Amino acid sequence: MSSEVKNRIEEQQRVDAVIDEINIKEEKLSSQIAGLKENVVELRKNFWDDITVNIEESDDIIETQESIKQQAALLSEKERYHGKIGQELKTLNKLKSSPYFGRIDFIEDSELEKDEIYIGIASLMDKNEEDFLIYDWRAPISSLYYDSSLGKAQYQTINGQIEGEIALKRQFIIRQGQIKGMFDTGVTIGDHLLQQALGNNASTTMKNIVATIQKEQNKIIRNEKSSLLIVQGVAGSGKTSAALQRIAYLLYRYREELNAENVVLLSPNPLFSSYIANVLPELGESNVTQTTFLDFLKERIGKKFTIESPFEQMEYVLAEMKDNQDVARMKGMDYKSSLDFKQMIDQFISYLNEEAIQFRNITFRGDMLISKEQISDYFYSLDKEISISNKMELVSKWLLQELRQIQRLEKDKDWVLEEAGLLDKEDYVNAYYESEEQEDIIDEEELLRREVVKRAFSAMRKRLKRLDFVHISSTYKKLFTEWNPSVVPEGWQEICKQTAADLSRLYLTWEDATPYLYFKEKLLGNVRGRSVRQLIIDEAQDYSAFQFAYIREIFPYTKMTLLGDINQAIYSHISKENPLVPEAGIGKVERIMLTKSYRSTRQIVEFTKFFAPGGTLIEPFNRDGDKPLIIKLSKQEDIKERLITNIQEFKDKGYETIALICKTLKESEEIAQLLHGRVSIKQITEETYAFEKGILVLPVYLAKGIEFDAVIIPDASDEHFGQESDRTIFYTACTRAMHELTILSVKEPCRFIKEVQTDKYEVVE
Ligand SMILES: Nc1ncnc2c1ncn2[C@@H]1O[C@H](COP(=O)(O)OP(=O)(O)OP(=O)(O)O)[C@@H](O)[C@H]1O
Repeated sequence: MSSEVKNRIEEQQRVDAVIDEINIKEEKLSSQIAGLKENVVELRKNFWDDITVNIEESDDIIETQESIKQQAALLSEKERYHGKIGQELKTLNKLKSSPYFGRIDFIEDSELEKDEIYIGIASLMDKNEEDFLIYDWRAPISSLYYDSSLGKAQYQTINGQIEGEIALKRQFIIRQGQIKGMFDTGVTIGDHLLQQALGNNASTTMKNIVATIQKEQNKIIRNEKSSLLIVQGVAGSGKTSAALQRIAYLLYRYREELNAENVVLLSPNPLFSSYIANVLPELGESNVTQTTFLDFLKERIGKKFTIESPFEQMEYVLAEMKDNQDVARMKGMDYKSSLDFKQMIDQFISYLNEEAIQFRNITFRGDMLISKEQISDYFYSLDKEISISNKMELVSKWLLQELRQIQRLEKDKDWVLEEAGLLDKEDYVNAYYESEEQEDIIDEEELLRREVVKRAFSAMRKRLKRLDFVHISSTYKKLFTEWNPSVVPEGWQEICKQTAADLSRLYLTWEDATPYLYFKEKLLGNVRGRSVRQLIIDEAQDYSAFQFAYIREIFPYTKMTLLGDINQAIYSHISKENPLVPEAGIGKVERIMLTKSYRSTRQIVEFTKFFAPGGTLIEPFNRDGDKPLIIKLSKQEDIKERLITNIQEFKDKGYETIALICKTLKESEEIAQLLHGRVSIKQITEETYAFEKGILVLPVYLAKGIEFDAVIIPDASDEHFGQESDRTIFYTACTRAMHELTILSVKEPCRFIKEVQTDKYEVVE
């Protein structure tokens, strides 16, 4: 018997033994959980039986409350335990099918015997709870698997560095408890498994990469020191994958202090959120809060304003560039994305400390109670050294006090008695009991009057507490209508005119939304995201310097990871001062670059790198496919039939997700219309929250972060992608393809294709 066969038999025997252990554990836990379940049901059913309810004396009330609390605590403890066992059972179930994916034999320098370390998605102890049958991929020793080759190696623990030697490194593919593949490897993680993982068809949800994490990705995943980690990685280099593995790692590493609720992931759109939603549960972790920056802003700004989405802004920009009309808005976009504008707002706020804040009159039943002038006088009589937001709190306290006095006077008015007549019977009874309890004798009418006034003023009290007496939008508008800043950008007057008009109709453009919120929170104070301990921002290249500075201000104590690719900055007007660019002047940061692209075949990467700015740095992973195909058509009318043929060819090759990526939503609607009745096509819009396999048509900005088996660009003619600013859009579209890329062009193909060496693609005329 060859040693290879012998090894395989032995390894399968070990797999079988581990699965036996898992079965025993599973049985034990299942009987525990069944007992617990009964226990919880029983506890819930008899919740009140074990509590003696006595509310005669105040001491009794306290005792009753105490006993309810204890009972509730017992119940929630049991429920928590039940949940924990449920989670363990789920993990065991996953391990049963594929207990591990890697093995290293490590001989520590100070020891003679080798340790056989088997690595899987979670750890498993033997029945005596003494030895690890499986090590969690996040355990310190597991880093050897990702970082080191055979020979001398070391890993970090909290107690320092452990040195030794790796004598064996083995990879497994185990499915349904059977070893399907087994490879010994000298290098870090051999190409073999990765080739397999990358050669598959695209799926509608992202997969975890735990078995094949690459060394440079592992640096991102296990980075613990940096409070700001910035990852610039080329398209398909595994940024999103690494980000999700990193979250799983942090949740494990800091499991005592970090919960899923303390981690927030900002992603580009809801479709993307659903695309990646599976990864963490697959790794046995709960999903973290995922939101888009648009939703984040909407929640803080409130419903009063309509906020333009970044995609609407994008559509607008693309349309404008074509028609070249609205220069002012384009200039405004540039300026409002910059730190200069943030500085201008700060100066405006200093000016507001002296004068000009707009307040609202406080009226009640048509009468003026406190005028805006009175509020303004009070505000400006306060010490200038106190911050504006703190002064607002003082004004609120003062107003609430005034209101109390007004309330007292109001209660004797005639309308109060009339309204009292409308109170419910229950209110009367309550008033009666209350009057009995009062030491000073108050008659029932007095009590009813008090009740009516209290109710009538309650909404106003709430508004005053929320600082609603400040007219934020009209104060902000003054920045654009009355105030004279010392330094202004080119075209300022026109920018002012447009912004003031938008504010009047309660509309915030995407470029205005963050500055407005920044301003609002400077005046009213902001709710800092203290509970957020880790913030991960994917597609970070699409955030402007202003937006990022705002995020830094509201999360002052949060550790951040930014991942992006400056070559995919499709909102080109914000690429200056972009946080991903090293010169952007952010404080202490750690930067990691990923240059290897895993998504696309070598042929696609070699094609796209020609028009990626700084593309020489991009390295393809060694996976072969066909060269990209450029189809030159002589007239627009030919697009339809050509698309139908191409789609069919891709379907015949077995591809399941075929995406027609367009420049704009408008174009994608036209293509969907064109193919209607001939091809079953799904159109993806901003409102699409999950996608299915099939033939899809979508604008490039919605394809961000996602990948497809085959991509067709329906119109890459020079007329369509004719501006330098289209470069990143075109690059992003092409790099969504995993296996095949076909580009159609009517007449001349765009300038970017012309930059590519001609042997890197095939042409069909
Ligand atoms: N170590 C790895 N093992 C297996 N697959 C990997 C690995 N790294 C990346 N991939 C695969 O490569 C593809 C691209 O990864 P991912 O989407 O994370 O890249 P990205 O850098 O975020 O891309 P983009 O910026 O273009 O959206 C995915 O299919 C992912 O599963």
